[in-house]
Amino acid sequence: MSKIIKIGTRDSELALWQATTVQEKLETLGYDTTLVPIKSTGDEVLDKPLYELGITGIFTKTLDIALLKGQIDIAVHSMKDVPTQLPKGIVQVAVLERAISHDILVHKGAGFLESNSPATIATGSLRRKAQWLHKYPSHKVVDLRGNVNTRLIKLIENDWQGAIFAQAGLERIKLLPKDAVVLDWMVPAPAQGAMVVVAQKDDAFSIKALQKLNDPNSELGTSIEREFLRTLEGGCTAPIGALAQFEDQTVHFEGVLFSLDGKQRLAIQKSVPQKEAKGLGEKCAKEILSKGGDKLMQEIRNENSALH
Ligand SMILES: NCc1[nH]cc(CCC(=O)O)c1CC(=O)O
Repeated sequence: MSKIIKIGTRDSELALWQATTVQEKLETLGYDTTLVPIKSTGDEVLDKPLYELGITGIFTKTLDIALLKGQIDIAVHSMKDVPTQLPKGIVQVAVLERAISHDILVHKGAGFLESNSPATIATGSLRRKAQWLHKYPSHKVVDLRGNVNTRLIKLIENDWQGAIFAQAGLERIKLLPKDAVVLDWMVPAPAQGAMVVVAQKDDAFSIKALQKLNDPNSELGTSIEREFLRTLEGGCTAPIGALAQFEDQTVHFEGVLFSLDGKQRLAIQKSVPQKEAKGLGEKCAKEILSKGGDKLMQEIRNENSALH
């Protein structure tokens, strides 16, 4: 095929792995491609917690701009890093078959989980922090930023008992320690473990190529989770988890909203036939909002803006 599809990606090891996976799939289909690694603001600013930067989409913004300028034809993202509202002119084309969505604890000995001794856990995620403190109120949670590799090194260098990662990310770059503890009680980020490919809305050639990479179940599950997030958050970052899982023709959905300190927890669980799944995320979010989520989101907005 005549056109070469320029695949934009962040330049972390994980992002490059993900982009290469998309590249291989496109090449197998007979398309010519080239990788264009781009440094993103999210990777450069390492000294501030993400939520303090006050913008969503910090990891995706640089690639969005390159896409809109035509420097790249498509962009590959970890779907959980993509804001629920895509920029004008950019469309989601393919959600690849999703990997495991759980979070995982990397540690230096997991005995502290059973004992009552004090412990310090590192994570930059409000969602992980709130859920950890909810379960282990006597622990301390410290901020940890940077790409997966940087975070692993910081864990080794610091006097922390453990740090929390997405299992999928560590597996992809083959850095998952054998003794890591799967946190199956922690509700993952909406779309965690999923890769999404976006293109310009008028680029029929790239869109046609990418459509063949889409996995319908992964697309449906992540869309329910992101709809839950979109309905709750209204543009602010909050400790929100969501997971849609498929069993036969049924979708099991679980969504949670925590206070920043992890003390308050609002949760919802619903199972519906897959063909009735449309609107499930929004419906569950609205139930959370009416059960006190409205007030909790307002408190989170106030606390977040006090930090800026
Ligand atoms: N926020 C960074 C990020 N974005 C996607 C992944 C992992 C892969 C995935 O969830 O798809 C990670 C690392 C992590 O959370 O440990």
